[in-house]
Amino acid sequence: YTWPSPQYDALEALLYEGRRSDGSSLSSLVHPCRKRTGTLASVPAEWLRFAFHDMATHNIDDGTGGLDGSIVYELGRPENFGLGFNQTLGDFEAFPNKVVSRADVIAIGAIMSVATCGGPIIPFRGGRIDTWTGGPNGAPEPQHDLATLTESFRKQGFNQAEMIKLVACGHTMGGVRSADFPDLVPPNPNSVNPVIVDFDTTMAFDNDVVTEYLDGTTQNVLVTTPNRTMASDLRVFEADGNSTMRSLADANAFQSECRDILTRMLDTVPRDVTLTDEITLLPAKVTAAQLTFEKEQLVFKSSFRLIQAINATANTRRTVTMLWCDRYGDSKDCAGETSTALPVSTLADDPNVSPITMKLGYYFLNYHFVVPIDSTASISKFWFRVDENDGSSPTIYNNGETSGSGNGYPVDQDQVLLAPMMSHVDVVSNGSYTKTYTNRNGESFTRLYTLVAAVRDGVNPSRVYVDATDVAIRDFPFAINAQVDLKQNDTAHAPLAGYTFYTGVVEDIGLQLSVDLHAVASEQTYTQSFMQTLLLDNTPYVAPSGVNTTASTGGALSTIAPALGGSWRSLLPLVVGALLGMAL
Ligand code: HEM
Repeated sequence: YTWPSPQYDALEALLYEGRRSDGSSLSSLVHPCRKRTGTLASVPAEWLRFAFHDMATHNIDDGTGGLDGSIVYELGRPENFGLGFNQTLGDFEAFPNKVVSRADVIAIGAIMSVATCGGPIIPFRGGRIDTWTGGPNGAPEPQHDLATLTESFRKQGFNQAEMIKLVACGHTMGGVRSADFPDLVPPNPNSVNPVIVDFDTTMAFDNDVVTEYLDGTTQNVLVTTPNRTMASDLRVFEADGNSTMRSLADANAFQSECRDILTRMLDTVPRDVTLTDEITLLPAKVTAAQLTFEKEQLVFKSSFRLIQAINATANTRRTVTMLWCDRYGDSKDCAGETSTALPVSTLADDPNVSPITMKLGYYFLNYHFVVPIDSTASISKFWFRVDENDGSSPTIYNNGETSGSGNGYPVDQDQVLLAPMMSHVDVVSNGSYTKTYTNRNGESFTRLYTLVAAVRDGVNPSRVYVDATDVAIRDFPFAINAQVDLKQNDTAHAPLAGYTFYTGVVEDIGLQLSVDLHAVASEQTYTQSFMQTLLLDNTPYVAPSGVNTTASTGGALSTIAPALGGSWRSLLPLVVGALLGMAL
């Protein structure tokens, strides 16, 4: 892993921090092993079933289908029955973006579901590719006979023993609802909510579903129903004379067999999709690094994230320092001087941030930096020094190397820069803009993103434009891919610090717009890729700290600036709340 890697970075954050870059949390919808408000259904069970039904249309004979997000277009079918599916669709809606596919969100959701209820950690590989249409039928139904079920799983890529394991590992959570299968579970006429009969006596991801089946105490209606036609779990479980079920009677075997078979389930993708390597937890991670303008000032911002063992006390004396090199002038690439920002205080995440990270035994400590940048010197690369202040020598984090003079984290260009805090979004519902984007529920609202980009003097661009993408759209009727030109706008934003400002308006109806920003110059095109627009002028403002410079060749680095304090942590939830409030 070398920073930056937008896809790895975003997938890693969603899996291990459980949230998108503005703090909106996916994991908190499911963790800790939650029941849904209203129906009291198991959210993790709904999410796991959603993933299975998306995968179930895989056809091993021609390599089509699999975990590809097609489920969202297949919810009307008898095989994909039930409110749980629709509610799950709503849960996932806001999380896909240009580098995180809807199918990857479904896979991550399933992994969180299993882990938060006490199941194994299923390794996650990313890179699933979404389809934008429904596929053929394929999910098994309870009235199917054994031959049909066996053939259905064969087509998905699983033999008989694997079918038995997959069903047992799925049917350890959740149950059957009266609303969906009134013949199996009689409704309660006195309740608006469906009656749910769980597959086993616990909500947890454990092998009770197996042991209760084997000892004859099971409450699983797909086994016990007097209507033998609907007893699909009985047919499946006893297909090999119960031998596979007996092998799952050992609790540890159940966990490891389920990890393996669910890994295969989630990694079942169309033949032409290549998944990434496993997305592992980064022990030290740079996030939100950006050279930009805030309040008429060129600033460089970055956050640095370290893991902290839950069962150990965090070192309150630790200091983290950001260091960087100039891009131009006498000290170019730290030839003469290195700049430093003051060590910042520790801002800790809740250990519940993601069930995966919690199960691994960690939570996160974050260090946020904002420093002013003199545009004549600019910045070429940065890195971090972590000092425990306990007599041990500091650790340098230098993009893959922890000592010596590594490559640093690069600031790859300073020619064209998005300025989120100078940009803003208006939500309009007067219909005048909605000709372009009307969602399929007929709701006519549009978000107008007025984006501001700074272009460095000397670039003289023939064109400044964004490629705008949003895939987080209710019910996923289509993706928004728009190209919008930005025009020089000295009236709105006077030139400043060697930069001229360009503005343009992107229309969107989705929940997660990102842009690739380009400035086309005669020699080359400068690009800032995958710039997120989740906060814009709602970004909590933190005044830049002071800067100290030291001779690059040695000496203790003393510092002079005030720390940033806790303002980020206290502001972010408010901003996220405001954003979700306007998410219609
Ligand atoms: C023989 C194949 C299968 C059949 C016929 C089947 C059928 C069913 C039925 C009828 C329900 C009740 C749904 C409702 O009442 O809304 C259900 C629930 C569920 N199924 Fe399956 N299933 C099969 C395989 C699987 C597999 C392989 C998995 C995942 C690995 C899975 C995961 C689930 C989960 C988690 C639930 C509970 C959902 C909830 O409580 O909201 N199923 N299944």
